[in-house]
Amino acid sequence: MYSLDKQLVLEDGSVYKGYGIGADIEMAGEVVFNTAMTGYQETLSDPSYNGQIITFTYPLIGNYGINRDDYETINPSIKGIVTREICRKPSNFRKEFTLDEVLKDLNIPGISGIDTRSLTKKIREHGTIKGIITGIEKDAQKVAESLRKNNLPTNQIEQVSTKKAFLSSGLGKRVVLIDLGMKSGIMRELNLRGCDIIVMPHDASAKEILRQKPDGIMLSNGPGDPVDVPETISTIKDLIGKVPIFGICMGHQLISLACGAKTYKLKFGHRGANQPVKNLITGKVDITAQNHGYAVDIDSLKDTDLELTHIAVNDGTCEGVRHKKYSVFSVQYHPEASPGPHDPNYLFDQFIENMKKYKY
Ligand SMILES: NC(=O)CC[C@H](N)C(=O)O
Repeated sequence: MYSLDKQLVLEDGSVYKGYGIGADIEMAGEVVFNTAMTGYQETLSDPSYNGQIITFTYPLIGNYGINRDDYETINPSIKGIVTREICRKPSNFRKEFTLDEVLKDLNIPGISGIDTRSLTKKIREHGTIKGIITGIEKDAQKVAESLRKNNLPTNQIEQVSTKKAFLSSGLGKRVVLIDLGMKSGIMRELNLRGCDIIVMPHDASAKEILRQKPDGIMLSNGPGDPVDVPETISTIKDLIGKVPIFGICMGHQLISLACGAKTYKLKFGHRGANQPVKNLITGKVDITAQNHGYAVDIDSLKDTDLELTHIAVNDGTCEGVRHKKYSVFSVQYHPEASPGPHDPNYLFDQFIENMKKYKY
């Protein structure tokens, strides 16, 4: 019924032929893979995937459709999806649209019928790689050549952060949430705990932030390389020691950089919903949701006021730090889950406790 009409071309010249889904347009991005078995709606709408083409390793995607409630942002900005098989007739009581309809609406292309196992092996061996979803009639080697020449954008946080501050009122602790491309799950967790939230843009100054008299500051997740936002790093330097701070993912990387640690790019990143993380303080292992391509260099922590609190069980990389003097802690994984297990959800309670406890 469907004919091969699209190809995924990688910068090394490999070609994967498949069937187009979603928008009939050409888009290039960094090709990454996510190993979660469910949660494709939350994943494709997570702003940390801005500019990336997501390969879903789970072989059937779209089988429960898309609903109005599970978006992490209503403006997803991924560059495409790659699947083994797409379900065109989903069946679920929450289903409102098909994945194909929504991708068309959002102007995001996709390709199905791909051997995602072989593609994932390639990414694991080669490391994250640039790719493009394009028409099958294009000369793949010329496409690969132009991919190699083009650099990916470095202003990704600017693309997804709010332009203006806004409020989500509550009767509890006042939190300034710095939006680096935040998932709505972070706001949901703060709302659930009654917080009075002021969401501020990534380039808000320390003075503007402190003028809100926050009880605490949260730094969200976000796309791209953390070293691309030096202005946010220097703002964080000015905020440390003034009020309790909690950072998630990009927030964690920026706190670490602000304290003098270093970050580096992982070969193929951690993206999935069952990544084990060991809490070095309690000895407990949490199963966590993750989506990151960069990590904090554990060796570089020795020259800082930060201590290592969590490590990834799979590869021993840094998954969390805390400040030795001030109420500042951060994790590389996603305690707000969506999608994923809720094991580390208690970290939001810890942040609330920190805000209650600390008087500066
Ligand atoms: N989810 C995130 O915040 C990811 C942070 C950063 N963009 C990385 O890939 O490591």
